[in-house]
Amino acid sequence: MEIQVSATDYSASRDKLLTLHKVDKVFGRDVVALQNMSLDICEGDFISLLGPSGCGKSTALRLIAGLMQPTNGFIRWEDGRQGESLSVVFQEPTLMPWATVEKNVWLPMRLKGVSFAKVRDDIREALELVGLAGFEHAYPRELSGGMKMRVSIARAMVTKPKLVLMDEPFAALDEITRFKLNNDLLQMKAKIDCTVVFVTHSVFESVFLSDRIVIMAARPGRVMQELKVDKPYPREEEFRTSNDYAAYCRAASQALKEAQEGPRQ
Ligand SMILES: Nc1ncnc2c1ncn2[C@@H]1O[C@H](COP(=O)(O)OP(=O)(O)OP(=O)(O)O)[C@@H](O)[C@H]1O
Repeated sequence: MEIQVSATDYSASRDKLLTLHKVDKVFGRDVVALQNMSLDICEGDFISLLGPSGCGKSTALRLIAGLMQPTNGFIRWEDGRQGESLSVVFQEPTLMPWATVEKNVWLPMRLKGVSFAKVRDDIREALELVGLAGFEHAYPRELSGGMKMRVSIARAMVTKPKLVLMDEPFAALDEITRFKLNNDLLQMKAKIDCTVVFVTHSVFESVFLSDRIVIMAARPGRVMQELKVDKPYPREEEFRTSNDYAAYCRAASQALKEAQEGPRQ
């Protein structure tokens, strides 16, 4: 198996969704969170942003979400409709404790003025998709950490967004729950046919989930390399225990190490 690691990205074969062009983000006078970040995000991509703490992963995500603007460079949506079909999932599920599961999932529709009755079926479908059928009337306090995250993902997916941005959504979960959610996330992505940009510290998670791993380094935050995980979906448990998976994990770890320390002599 040939593993491709490159300084360029692998976007050529799909339609472009959006482009980051030479993006810098500077906080205050001298905190350079991102420097010269260019990336084409294409329809159907599962991109992981992988890198150490402080390399600007969350900043990149917030820029893509339109929550803040680049200091230099630009972000361009190909259809010109920035953020119209975009959802964000954060590390904390951020559920409303006073509302039931189904009312939590309703939130993005409710903010657009859509009545609960009108989207009840969509909400049921989203909850089914995340494996929470039957928990519609439960309250967040009655759920485990993994289930709360499932609600948060259902809330992100209920609008059937084109792009889902996920900022370390599984970092606080135990390993088994994390594996389960990784599997389920791939199924959900396939079902709603979206594009995902996923921030993680975990080499293992990035290899299992992504078809493109963007490796970043800190001080200043920048893209160092991109690794293509050339394994078709659906990916099942066998992939996790395969030699190919181990080889990809080694390649990603090595690329990450080089991003921090410079190339092997
Ligand atoms: N609002 C802000 N004001 C000032 N500095 C900020 C702000 N947001 C981020 N930074 C700084 O920008 C740099 C990149 O932060 P960012 O949170 O994007 O990194 P990260 O790779 O997501 O880190 P982590 O993995 O720890 O979440 C850090 O040095 C951080 O302290």
